[in-house]
Amino acid sequence: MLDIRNLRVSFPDRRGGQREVLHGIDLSLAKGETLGIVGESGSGKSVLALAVIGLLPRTARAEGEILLDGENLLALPERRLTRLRGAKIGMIFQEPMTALNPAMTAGSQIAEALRLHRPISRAEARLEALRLMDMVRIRDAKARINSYPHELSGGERQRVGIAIALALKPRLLIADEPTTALDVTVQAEILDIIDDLVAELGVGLILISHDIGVIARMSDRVLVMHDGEKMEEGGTEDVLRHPAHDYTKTLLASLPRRVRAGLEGGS
Ligand SMILES: Nc1ncnc2c1ncn2[C@@H]1O[C@H](COP(=O)(O)OP(=O)(O)OP(=O)(O)O)[C@@H](O)[C@H]1O
Repeated sequence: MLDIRNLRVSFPDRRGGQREVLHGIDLSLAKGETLGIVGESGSGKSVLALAVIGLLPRTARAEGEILLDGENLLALPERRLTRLRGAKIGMIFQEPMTALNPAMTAGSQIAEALRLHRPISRAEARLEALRLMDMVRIRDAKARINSYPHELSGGERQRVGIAIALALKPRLLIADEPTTALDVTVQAEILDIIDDLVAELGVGLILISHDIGVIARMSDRVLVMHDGEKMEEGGTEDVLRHPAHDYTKTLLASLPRRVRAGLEGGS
């Protein structure tokens, strides 16, 4: 479904040159599969996600190919990309408060996402928003639909973010550190929701995290990044049990011993 070939991204540097931050990444993702991308801060995880969804800053230069269902996103005109982005790719951001519009109720934001791509009536959009809010397990959705983001808890806001990402039944979902900003107890609930929805809807998921524990729990395959390069890629269990690269070993070693033992035991 998604095939990335030799993706290079660079930004202008202060001396008038270019600084390359992704040095030729290859990856592929099948329908319904979850690929975890792990790597330390600055390794290029977010730049990779933004390139796929077409939201790199204008100053960025991207080369290579990002093929979604055979269509190269890097070669598409802006308008076509905007349409495709909403229809085929959903994005879940790290900080739901900044991703949501503070001046609009949860329900209207979900409804707006729906109406942007499909000609449906206000009443239909509201009903569909309610259904999506139930799907992401927002308790008492009928009341919450009229709440503004600041009236919701962090976990509820992230659920609204997931509902928006799913509004258009995307083929591919990208979640960039979706639980980093949340309380640990809420983190597990949000991961469960994402996991269940991905299985139920058969969407492909790219899950970005600096937390190898989160990746281990959620991903079929894992890609380890360091300094804009792919260090290794493989089945999650294989990579965790037999890390090929020193950097992956360091990542694993940074986990508490008990967590590490659990991962290496394959649980
Ligand atoms: N708009 C930008 N302009 C210039 N350089 C940028 C820009 N965005 C990112 N970079 C650079 O690209 C590199 C990769 O950054 P990126 O945000 O992808 O890392 P990351 O792995 O997602 O880190 P984190 O886990 O901290 O979010 C970094 O060196 C960063 O400084």
